[in-house]
Amino acid sequence: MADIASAADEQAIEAVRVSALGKKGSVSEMLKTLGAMSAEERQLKGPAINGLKNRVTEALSARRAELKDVAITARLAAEKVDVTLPVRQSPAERGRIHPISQVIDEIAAIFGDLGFAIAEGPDIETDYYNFTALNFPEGHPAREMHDTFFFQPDEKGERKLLRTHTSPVQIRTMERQKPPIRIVIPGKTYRQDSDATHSPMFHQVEGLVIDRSANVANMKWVLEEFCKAFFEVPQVKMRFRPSFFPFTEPSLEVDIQCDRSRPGEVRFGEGSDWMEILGCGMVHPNVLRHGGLDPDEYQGFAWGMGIDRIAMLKYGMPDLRAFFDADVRWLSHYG
Ligand SMILES: CNC(=O)COc1cccc(Nc2cc(Cl)ccn2)c1
Repeated sequence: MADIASAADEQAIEAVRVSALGKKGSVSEMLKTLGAMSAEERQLKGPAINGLKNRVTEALSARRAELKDVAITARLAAEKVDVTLPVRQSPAERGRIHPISQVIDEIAAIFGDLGFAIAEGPDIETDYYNFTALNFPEGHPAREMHDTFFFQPDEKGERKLLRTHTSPVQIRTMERQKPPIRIVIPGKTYRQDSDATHSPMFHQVEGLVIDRSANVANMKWVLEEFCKAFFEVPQVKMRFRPSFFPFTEPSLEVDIQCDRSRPGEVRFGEGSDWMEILGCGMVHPNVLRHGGLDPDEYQGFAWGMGIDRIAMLKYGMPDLRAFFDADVRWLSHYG
């Protein structure tokens, strides 16, 4: 815009210069009359006419300079860059901790505050640690191919598998550590299952308490403290329903009170609906024995929960598969 204005101004100034100082300009015509004058007359009128010529020339260059300043000022305003604006995030800065990792860290921190240690173990397990030691009878459906990822038998004919839960780590810990034991085991688990709410690889957190007198009341308290902290509510109504797992007796499933009246939204600690969030129970004596412990001397409780589902609830996500699309735009919303 400034350029167009200055071109028009330039033409206007040039027109004034030509009309005054051009070949046929008004001032030029006056200067021509000097030649025909007498010396006295020229001496009298010469300075006045030359002065006029200089004033017109100065006025024109002053106006040119003024218009140039205006054009520059306008251009500076138009092209102004506010260097105090925050820098636009580069893609590298949009990286975030994955929501599932965030949830695992939160859960580990809550149990860490309750005096639990974090235990880890191999994802590739043996039949023994994944099933037998956990009191799964031979022929149990969970041992079938449709549920479990098996590897080809190794040179000793042993068939390794991808662990279907993180319980094997608890067996391994019992073998190595003298009670009291208080551990939580977050980790990847694998099942032959995949749809909107099931992924063949998913995440679980299990917990184990082994002592001389750990009982169901202790279990209820630990799980209640966890739920209040994780769902960030001062009180949480929990329902303990009888259930069955081969590795616990009695086995229970825990629901927490929630409000699902608003579509696509779940609120915890209120409402008249129930949401199952975990399973738990007293460790079966056979499992204690497989851990190398005497059931007459030690007892304990354990629990397990799926993280992906809880993270979906907490972050209000409709589809589990979004977790594994590695879409940074989506992931950067969380965290
Ligand atoms: C997603 N998980 C669920 O729904 C339920 O998981 C559970 C339930 C009860 C106990 C356990 N773990 C466990 C481990 C040992 Cl070594 C002994 C006894 N129990 C896991």
